[in-house]
Amino acid sequence: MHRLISQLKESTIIPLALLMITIPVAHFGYQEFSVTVKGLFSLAPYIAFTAATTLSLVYGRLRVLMTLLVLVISYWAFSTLTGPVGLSWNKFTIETVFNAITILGPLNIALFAFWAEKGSLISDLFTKTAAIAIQVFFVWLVAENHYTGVLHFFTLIFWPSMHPDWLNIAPFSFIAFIIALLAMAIRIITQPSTTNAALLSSLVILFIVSQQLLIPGYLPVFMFLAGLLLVGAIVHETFNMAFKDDLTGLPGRRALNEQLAKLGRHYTIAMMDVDHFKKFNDTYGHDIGDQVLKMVAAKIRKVTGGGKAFRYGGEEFTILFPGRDLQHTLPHLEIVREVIAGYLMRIRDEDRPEDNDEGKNMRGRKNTRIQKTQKKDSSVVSVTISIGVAQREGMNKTPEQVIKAADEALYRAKHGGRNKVST
Ligand SMILES: Nc1nc2c(ncn2[C@@H]2O[C@H](COP(=O)(O)OP(=O)(O)OP(=O)(O)O)[C@@H](O)[C@H]2O)c(=O)[nH]1
Repeated sequence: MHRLISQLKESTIIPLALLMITIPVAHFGYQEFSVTVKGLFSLAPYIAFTAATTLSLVYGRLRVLMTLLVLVISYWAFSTLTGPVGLSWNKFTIETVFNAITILGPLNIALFAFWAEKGSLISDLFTKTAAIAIQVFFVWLVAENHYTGVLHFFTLIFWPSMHPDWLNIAPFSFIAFIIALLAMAIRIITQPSTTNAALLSSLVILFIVSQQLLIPGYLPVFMFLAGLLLVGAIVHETFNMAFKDDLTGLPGRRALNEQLAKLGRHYTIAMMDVDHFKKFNDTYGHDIGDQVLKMVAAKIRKVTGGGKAFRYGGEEFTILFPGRDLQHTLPHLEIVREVIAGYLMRIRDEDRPEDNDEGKNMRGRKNTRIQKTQKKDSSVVSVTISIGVAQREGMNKTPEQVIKAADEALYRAKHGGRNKVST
C-alpha cells in the first residue's frame, strides 16, 4: 500500500505541476507573443507529437501511439475549426466535428489505455487504427449527409444538473469525459506509472482545450504540453527499465555500477544475501519466494545512516554508504537485519487480510503467530539475512575490491551461523 501511494505520487507529481504552470502561460503569456511566435507555436504540438510518435514506434508503446493519434486528430480539427479556413465550414459541420471530438476523444483515450497490447505491433496497430478509421468514417457520414437527428440527439440535455452554465461542451461530451476520467482514475490507481499519468493528463488536456477553445492560447500550449508529457513518459519508463529492478522496485545492477563509478575516496559497501533461500523456494515455491524478496527489498530500502540500496542480483542486495566509514554503518545494518528477522510475513492467499491494519495487528501478535506457524498455519513465513561489510582502505582501493572484501565478510557471516553482520 505504501509503495503504491509513493508510486502514485512519483508518477503524477510532475504532470500535475506542469499542468498548473501551463494555465497562466496559456491564459496570459500567449497573448504577449508576437504574431510570428504565435504562428510558430501553432506547429509546436506537431513537433512534440512527432517526437512522441517516433519514440512510441521505436519502443513499441502502442497505448501512447493511439492516444497520440487521438490528440493529432483533435488538434488538427480544433485548429481548423478556430482558424480562418474553419470559418468557411458550415455551422452543421462545425458542430458535428466539435461534438465528435469531445465525445469520441475521451472515450478513445480511455479505451486505448485498457485495450491490451497483443500480438505483433503491426497487427495490433492495424486493428486499433481501423477502430479509429471507422469512427472517422461515421463522423464524416453524419457531417456530409447532415443527419440533424444524430446531432440533435447528442446535444439533448437529459439532466439539467449535468449541464451547468460554465460548461462549453455538449451534455453527452461531458458524460463521455466523466466516464473516461473515472476509467483512467481506476487505471492509475491499480497501475501507477508515468505512462498512465501521461495518458490521464492527455485526457484532462483534451477537456481543458475543448472547454477553452475560443481563448487563443489554450489549444497550442496545452496540446504541446500533452505531447511533451507523452515523450517524457516514454523516456522515463525506458530509463526505469534499464536502471530499476522490476520485481523489487530497487535500482538494479546497472544503477549500482553507475554509482560505484562516482564514489569518492571514502565509502563503505555492504553485501547481503537471504539465508537458505534455495530451501525456502523449494518449500514454498518461487512465487512466495518472490514475495519475500519484495518484502526484504522494502526493508533494505529503508536503511538509515545515508545508505543507498540496490538489488545486486537474485537474492543478493547491496547497500552503498558514500562518505561513511565502516563503524558508522554497523548500527544501521544491524537495524535492517533485525527488522527483517522479526518480520512475520503472511503469504498472499485467500486468507490474506485486505485491510492493512488487520495485517499490522497480526504481526503484532507475533508469538501466537509463530506457534500457529509451527503447528498448522503454513501461511505465515519469516526469513533472515546475512550481511558482510567492508570499507575502502589498505589494499581495497577500487569499488570492485571493496565489494570482494564485503563478499568475503558475507561468507564469514554465513559460516558463523547466518542472520548476522560480519566485517
Ligand atoms: N523466488 C526467487 N528466487 C530466486 C530469485 N533469484 C534467485 N533465487 C533463488 O535463490 C536461491 C539462492 O540459493 P543459494 O545461492 O544456493 O543460497 P541459499 O539457499 O540462499 O543459501 P545460503 O546463501 O548459503 O544461506 C536459488 O534457489 C535461486 O533460484 C528470484 O528472483 N526469485
